Amino acid sequence: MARVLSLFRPQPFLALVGRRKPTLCKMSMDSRARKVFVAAVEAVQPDTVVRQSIERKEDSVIINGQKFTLKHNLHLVGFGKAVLGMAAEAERIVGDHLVNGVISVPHGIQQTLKQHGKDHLLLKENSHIKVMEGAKHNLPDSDAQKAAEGIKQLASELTEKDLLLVLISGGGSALLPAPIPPISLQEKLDVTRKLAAAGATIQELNTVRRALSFLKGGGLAHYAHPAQVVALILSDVIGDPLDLIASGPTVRSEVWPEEVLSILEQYKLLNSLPASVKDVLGRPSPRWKENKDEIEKAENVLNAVIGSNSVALKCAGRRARELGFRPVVLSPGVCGDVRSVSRLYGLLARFACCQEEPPPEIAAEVLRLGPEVGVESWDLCRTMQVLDEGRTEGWGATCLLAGGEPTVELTGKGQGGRNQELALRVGLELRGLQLPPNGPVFLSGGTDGQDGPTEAAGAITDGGLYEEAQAQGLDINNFLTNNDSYSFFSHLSAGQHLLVPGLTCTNVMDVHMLLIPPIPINIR
Ligand SMILES: Nc1ncnc2c1ncn2[C@@H]1O[C@H](COP(=O)(O)OP(=O)(O)OP(=O)(O)O)[C@@H](O)[C@H]1O
Ligand SMILES: O=C(O)[C@H](O)CO
Repeated sequence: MARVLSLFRPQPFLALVGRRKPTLCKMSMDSRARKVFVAAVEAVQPDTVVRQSIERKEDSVIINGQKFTLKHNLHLVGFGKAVLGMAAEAERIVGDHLVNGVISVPHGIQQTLKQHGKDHLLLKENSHIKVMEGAKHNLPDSDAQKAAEGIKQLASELTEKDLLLVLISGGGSALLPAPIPPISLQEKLDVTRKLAAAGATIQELNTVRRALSFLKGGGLAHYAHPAQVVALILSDVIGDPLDLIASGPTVRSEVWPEEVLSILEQYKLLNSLPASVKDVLGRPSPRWKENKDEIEKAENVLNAVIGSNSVALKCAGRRARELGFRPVVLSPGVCGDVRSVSRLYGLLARFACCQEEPPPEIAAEVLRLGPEVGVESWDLCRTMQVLDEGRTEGWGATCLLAGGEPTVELTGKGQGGRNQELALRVGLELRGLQLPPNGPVFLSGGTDGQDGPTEAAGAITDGGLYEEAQAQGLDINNFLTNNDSYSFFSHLSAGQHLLVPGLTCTNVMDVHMLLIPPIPINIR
């Protein structure tokens, strides 16, 4: 591996001109980590991403380089947790041409936004957009089904003169339930709930949802035909796959019953499948009768991802630079078990903090872990190169950023979330890396501000975590065995390690951050 890295290593010009003295920043590593996280979340605020994606020019708009003429022909639908704020901004930009609209948003969201003083994310008082709240606890219910019917109705009435703006964000699947008869809402809910509980991935879950729904998998675009459809999408899925985010209502996708049945079989759900679901899966595809013209005119649909984990990481990197760090983005697609993910960050920290040439075993182990955690070898090598330069050439402090959605195998009954559990595990990995005056710091936070069923988004840890816990009589391993990371951090130092940003109004999965301090010259 040392050989692999040396291929990428540029000439150590700083070594020739003398080491640059790292800029000392008075702010603690902890507070700088929090500021970088805030920047990541701000970059993907629903109003911000819509504002950046719609350019208004007199009676037309330009989206993704395409021009659409406005002639009081604009209709708007939306579904997802961040959609209210997206709609409020769209209304500000193109409201004068808006005929009507329906959005399906989480139960209680208007009240919550008002309470938090987020009035800029609410619609105007006399808005043409009807707000329908539903899907309590992120589960499809009859309120969400009524909203889905309203959206289907609106789309079905459009003509070729119309423009339909579709706003989509995470949580959209539960907010747009339209089960194909004879499947009932309850039956569909049972199937998806059992799949989720059995550990199905979002890819598997939404492949099944698409097969059982009228509106998912391109159904909404079908009902809107022949109108022009423009979908603005805030992605909460790794890789930003258009057909899977909120189950892709504007992305025509074929349903293969064999694929759906094999997913159900894999999670041992075939025997308990309701007759209605078997009936629908036994029907020939497609689910609706498409005409030739519709198939040929797929260009009537524009799908644009306007916010994602990558966007959040890019802005976080910019903020990190302002705060005195050299940023490096590892990947926006970190997944896999939190144990492997924590091991990876522990190894990268060790690699960065070596006082001499890092032993080749570290890089080899990093590369071995890559496929388990969804990170390409190329990205690992590129990142290690930056860390190596930071170490050898006096670049000062480094901020490693990554994002994604790791998983936790739940064995205990405690309170926690994947971000807090990851931060706890990385804290243990960093043990012994307390370089003077600060050691590396790790932050993991959910951009939606809520990690699992807790009020925290995540936590911040460092190499002193184990000793700190011991001094306060907290047995880390007990908390870990019981998946009780939230209780652990709540007790530890009066909750100081918790990251509690409150309601963020957005969701582009999680942000991970490893802050490496400048390695003091006297110990190099
Ligand atoms: N006690 C716990 N400890 C660790 N992880 C937990 C615990 N309880 C739940 N989780 C994890 O939290 C995740 C669900 O939390 P959360 O609601 O934040 O998920 P999400 O995927 O971000 O949802 P959404 O995208 O709909 O907001 C699951 O991955 C689950 O395994
Ligand atoms: O709504 C959904 O399907 C998930 O949030 C993924 O987009």
